[in-house]
Amino acid sequence: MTAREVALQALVACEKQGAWSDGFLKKTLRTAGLDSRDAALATRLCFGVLQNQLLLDYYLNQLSKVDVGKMEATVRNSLRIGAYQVLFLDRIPNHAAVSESVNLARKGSKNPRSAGLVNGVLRALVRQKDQLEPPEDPALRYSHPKWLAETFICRLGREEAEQLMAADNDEPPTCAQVNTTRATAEQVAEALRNEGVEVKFHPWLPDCLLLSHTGSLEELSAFRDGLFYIQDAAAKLAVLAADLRDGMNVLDACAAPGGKSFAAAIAMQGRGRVTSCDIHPHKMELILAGAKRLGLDSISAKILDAKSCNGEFLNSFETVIADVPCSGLGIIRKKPDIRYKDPKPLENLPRVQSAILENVSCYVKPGGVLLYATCTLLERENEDIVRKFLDKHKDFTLEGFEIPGDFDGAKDGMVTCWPHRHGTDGFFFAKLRRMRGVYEIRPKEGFGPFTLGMTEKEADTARQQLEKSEKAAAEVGRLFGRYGAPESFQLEYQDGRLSRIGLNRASDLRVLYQGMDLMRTHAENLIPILARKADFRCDCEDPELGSTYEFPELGLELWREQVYHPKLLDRPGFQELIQTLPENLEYEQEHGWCFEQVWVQSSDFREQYPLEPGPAPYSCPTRPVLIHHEPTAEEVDAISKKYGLIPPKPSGGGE
Ligand SMILES: C[S@@+](CC[C@H](N)C(=O)[O-])C[C@H]1O[C@@H](n2cnc3c(N)ncnc32)[C@H](O)[C@@H]1O
Repeated sequence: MTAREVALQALVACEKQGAWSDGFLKKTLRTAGLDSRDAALATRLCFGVLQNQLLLDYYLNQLSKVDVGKMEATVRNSLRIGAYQVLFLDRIPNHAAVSESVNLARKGSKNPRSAGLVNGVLRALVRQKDQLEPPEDPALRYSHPKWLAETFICRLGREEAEQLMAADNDEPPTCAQVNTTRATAEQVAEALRNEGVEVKFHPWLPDCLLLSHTGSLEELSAFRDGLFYIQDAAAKLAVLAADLRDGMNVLDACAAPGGKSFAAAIAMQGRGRVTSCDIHPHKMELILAGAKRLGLDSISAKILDAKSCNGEFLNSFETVIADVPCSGLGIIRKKPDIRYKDPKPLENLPRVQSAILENVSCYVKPGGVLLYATCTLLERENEDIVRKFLDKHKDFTLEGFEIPGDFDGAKDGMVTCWPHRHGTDGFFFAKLRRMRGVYEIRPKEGFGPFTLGMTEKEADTARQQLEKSEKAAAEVGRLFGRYGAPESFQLEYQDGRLSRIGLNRASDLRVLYQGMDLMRTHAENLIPILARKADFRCDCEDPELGSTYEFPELGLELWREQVYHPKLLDRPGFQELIQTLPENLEYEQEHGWCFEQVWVQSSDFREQYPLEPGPAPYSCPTRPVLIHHEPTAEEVDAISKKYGLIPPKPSGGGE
């Protein structure tokens, strides 16, 4: 078979059988016996046509009397292969491009007139190519179906969407992730260079090498020796966000072919356990063969449907990775034909993704991490799934993370990687922390297992019950690098009866009041909402800049160590503070934007120690500006969305 015949066969198979270009091409190349130059040409022709298919058809239709869409698949694709060479490949002479395509049509079509048609259209293309005007419509220009181009434009604006679609048609880098259980990045780079591979270190991702001139990867001894595996930088980042540590028990719920499992096992340097599950039995071998090649004995594989509950896994893993099946529209660079798939069946994916996330969330130990990931850029499969999940599951919250590279959203726990911005695949991941405790405050009564007025003995009994689960949580916390006993309730007594119940902020605790997270909602959003429920007093003349807030009718008190409010950015004193040391801003925000302690207390406490409003910080004239208006439904909704909360139910009357 010739290179062009291989390309034609792959293109026709993509159209007719819905085969994946990369998989089918690799398989055909293996049997076709082409040398490396011809194999590269076949690949370029197949990918080049798919990357530019709509644009090629647009030009061909201007020159052909027969609509390209109505031609026999072999003839259509012979024409596209020829047109691609004429328009995009400088090194192939036009006459060769034309005559080779005529041969393809002659051999492949039953219609004796096909060869003549291909000859006529391609010769016209050669004559007129310099006069052809590129289409205005970006969907045609970058060969993306209209619905997808519109989705990208809607999200990014036209200019940036065009950059994304252009990047989708670029060649992706070959990223090798170093198996650091076997060798360092430098050692692997040297081994590869000795085999004639061109190697660069990834500009921002450690232990990642960018390869070119590899030939067949499988034949490299560095590959056979398990020194690396192939994985895009974005997919590796997702695993890094989970912050895996030695000794963890990790579940990869949708694991095949195993990339995230390998990254997880390597991140733990083999000192942990990874259970890699997939629904398809035939894919087990991919995971096992990869793990064996890389020498990662900590990986075991299991056939399992991530949508249905496996009792043995309940509350069992410090980290669960849900790299769910998705539309794959972030990896168009690697699978150029994925964009042409029928969009209708894709609409069902969010249902499957939600079902998987819902089910595997039960496998996370309290205090552990649930990582949701996709290789798509559609919000309905990404942010929307996560938000819907968080609305329903008060025991999970987004958690920020640190990763290499410059990614918006990392601090808030959700990242989208973009081919045109980051040079990675299009990828999405969100890190969710399962809370060790979620406590809804009972106004004037208590929270958690404690009730105001309890005797010390009763409170002790309640605490002992709690300590059992705290012990297990401490173990999970230890694995995540949080040493010591988890923060627990602070109890204060008056006349032998419980009079104050307090809790400190912790990454795995949540205190709610009517669905609002009292220690994760920014104070400037939280206070106005609480103010519509009850009057408050605070320790500052400016009611937006208090450190302690008391809501006597609720028996509730909130405290923060520092005070941060966006309006402080205008104040000279605050400006001076952050200009002296820019890290100060982060510190003030960390310690002052949200409350750090919640107390439920009896009224006696503040009667004895009333709050005295002091001057506002940063030596500015005080101008109370807190508006005691009822937030509108839209305001409440916006805040709830921002923090992944269920909007508080409107309380019945009396307000
Ligand atoms: C995006 S891929 C996973 C890629 C893999 N994590 C990696 O990094 O190499 C999604 C995988 O989910 C599997 N899958 C689809 N539905 C599933 C289900 N209900 N339960 C478990 N696995 C499923 C598919 O077979 C596919 O291998």
